[in-house]
Amino acid sequence: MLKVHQLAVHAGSFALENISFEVPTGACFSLMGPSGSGKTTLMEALCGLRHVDSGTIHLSDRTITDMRPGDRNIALVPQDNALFPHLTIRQHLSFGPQIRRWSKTDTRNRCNELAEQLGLTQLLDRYPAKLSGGEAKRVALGRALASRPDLLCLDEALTGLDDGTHNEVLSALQQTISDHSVTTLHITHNRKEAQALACSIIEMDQLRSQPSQIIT
Ligand SMILES: Nc1ncnc2c1ncn2[C@@H]1O[C@H](COP(=O)(O)OP(=O)(O)OP(=O)(O)O)[C@@H](O)[C@H]1O
Repeated sequence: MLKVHQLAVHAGSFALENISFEVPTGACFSLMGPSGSGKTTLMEALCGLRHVDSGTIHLSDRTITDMRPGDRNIALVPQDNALFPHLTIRQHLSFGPQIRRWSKTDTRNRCNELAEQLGLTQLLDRYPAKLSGGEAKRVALGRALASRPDLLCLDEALTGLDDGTHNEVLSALQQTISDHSVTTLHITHNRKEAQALACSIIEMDQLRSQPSQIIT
C-alpha cells in the first residue's frame, strides 16, 4: 500500500498542497494532467528527490517521508533511461541487487530471470550504445525492477518512442508489471497508453481539489 496523507511540496513558486491518496499494493495507476500541473513534482517527492514541507508518505507499512532516496525501495524509470554507458546490460540488471548486498548466486539468478522475461538474454554482454530504443527501455525497466522495489515510478518513460517500439515496450511493461505485482505510478500525456497499462487514471486537478482519493 502507498498512502500519501496531506502532502505539501513546492518547486520554486509552484506549490502542491493537501494531497492525499491511497494505492493498494500491486495496483498500477496513471497520473495525467496538463504540463506544469505538478506530476513530476509529486513523483519526485515520493522518491525523496524533493523536500516535503508537510504531510506523510507511507509505503509497505513504513513511513518513508524523511528517508533518503536509496532507503525507500522505490525505483524510477525516467524518459531518457539514464543508463550507465560504461556498464554492460548484465551489470545494469545486477546493479540494484549488488548495492543491496544480495549474494552472488541470488544476483546472478535475478539477472538471468529478468533477462529472460524482458528478452535481453542475447544482449547481456552489450553496452547501452549498441542497443535499439526498445532494448534500452527494457534494460531501464529491468534495472528498476531488479531488487524488487515496493513502488515503480515511470516518468513519461514511453514518450518519444516510435509507434512500433512504443507498442513493443508497452506489452513488455504490461507483462512485467503483472508478473511482478509491483505497485506502479505512471506519468503520461498519452491517454491510450494509460488506458492500456493502468487500472486507474487519476487527473492531477482532481488530486489537487479533492481531499482524499482511494485508487484501486
Ligand atoms: N526546480 C524548480 N524551480 C522552480 N520551479 C520549478 C522547478 N521544478 C518545477 N518547477 C515548476 O513547478 C511546476 C510543476 O512542474 P512539474 O514538472 O511537476 O509539472 P508536470 O505536470 O510534471 O509537467 P510536464 O507534464 O510538462 O512534465 C511548473 O510550473 C514548473 O515550472
